[in-house]
Amino acid sequence: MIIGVPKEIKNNENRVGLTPAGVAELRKHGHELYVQSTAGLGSGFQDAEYEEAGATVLATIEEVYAKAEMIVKVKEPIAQEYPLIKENQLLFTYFHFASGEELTHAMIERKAVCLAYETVELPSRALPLLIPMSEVAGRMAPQEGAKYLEKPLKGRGILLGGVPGVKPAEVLVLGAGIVGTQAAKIAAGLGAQVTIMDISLNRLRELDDFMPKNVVTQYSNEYNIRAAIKTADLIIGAVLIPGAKAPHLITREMLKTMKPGTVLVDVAVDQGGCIETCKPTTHENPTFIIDDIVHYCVANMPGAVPYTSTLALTNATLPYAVKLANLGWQEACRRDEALRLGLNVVHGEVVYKGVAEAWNLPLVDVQNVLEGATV
Ligand SMILES: NC(=O)C1=CN([C@@H]2O[C@H](COP(=O)(O)OP(=O)(O)OC[C@H]3O[C@@H](n4cnc5c(N)ncnc54)[C@H](O)[C@@H]3O)[C@@H](O)[C@H]2O)C=CC1
Ligand SMILES: CC(=O)C(=O)O
Ligand SMILES: [Mg+2]
Repeated sequence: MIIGVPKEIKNNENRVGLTPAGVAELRKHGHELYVQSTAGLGSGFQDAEYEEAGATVLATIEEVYAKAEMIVKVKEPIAQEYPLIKENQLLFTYFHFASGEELTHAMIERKAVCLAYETVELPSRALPLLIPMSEVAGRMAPQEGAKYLEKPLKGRGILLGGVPGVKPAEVLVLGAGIVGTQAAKIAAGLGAQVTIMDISLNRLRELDDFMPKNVVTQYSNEYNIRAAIKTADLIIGAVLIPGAKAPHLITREMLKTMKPGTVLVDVAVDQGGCIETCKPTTHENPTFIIDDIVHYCVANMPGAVPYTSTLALTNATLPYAVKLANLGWQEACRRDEALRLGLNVVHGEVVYKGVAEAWNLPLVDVQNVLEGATV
């Protein structure tokens, strides 16, 4: 298969879809690789390393899209990439369609095959291609929160860990999955008093067994959330309903009950956010303020630590990329149910329920596109 790796063009996105090691692995399986010049630079990989691994380096993004049967990247295509996408081209990347109406329509119109990292799902319900970036974003969330709690950055001016004789900050984590667990662990390590909420009692039981004493678990419901946000200094949004829009657990009206200078880090922003007032921001301009509450809603948090994130992401994606390249997307998706669940939009049809529901579009059974597929 002919595989292309374009340079990411989202704001401050320094990750890349394949490392030189990934290129070498795909070459070993007989595939042809085209990498856009400087695509790996932000993650520490020079063009020459890709060439040594067996890729051809191309000067422009147009050439990469024009050559490739499969594009392997990190973030969703940006508007300027839409016209480059060809009918039947396989795009293997994050999409987060449920928070991108324009993107959804653009991919329908391009008749591409969109296999979304974030909805590839194992029978255990784990999301193997989201986990590594959720680990990164979860660990970053208290770090970013601590920063924006500083007074010059418009926060309350409280140190997460306190000092001897002064109480630590209170951190509330909504969602106890990958992001939430990592966030709670790091916030606790910094000395904060942490409450973590989820609707899964089993998950809360597990956390209760291994979290340090300064992390308490609480069932997630509106009553408990309303009480907890009144005293929290930092709130981290980490809920997910796979492939669907996130539920709004904190509404605009609830902001008024919080302390001025409270910081909200809504990691779930890429699925629309679990805080009603959250709108996607960029690393260049990460925060905005509503009702004296600092909102941090960067949709590609791991992009800021590409030396860690690119390796973590490609460790997980590469085996799937190899499978897709060796078998073609149709056969790979027929054989591997986890990959099949990654199919979101195929040849102009929406095949993922959460996306169809988000934008009120007809849902086509994924089996139909697999049976009907001739390429
Ligand atoms: N902004 C960014 O750069 C990044 C964002 N993310 C996003 O972070 C979000 C969380 O991802 P993961 O932790 O991997 O998901 P996960 O599936 O591991 O965890 C989500 C948790 O939310 C819980 N949940 C669902 N409804 C809830 C409710 N009403 N109250 C409390 N908990 C509830 C679920 O039970 C589950 O434990 C996703 O939207 C993901 O896309 C992930 C990585 C980077
Ligand atoms: C998961 C995701 O959206 C990211 O890593 O940017
Ligand atoms: Mg995201």
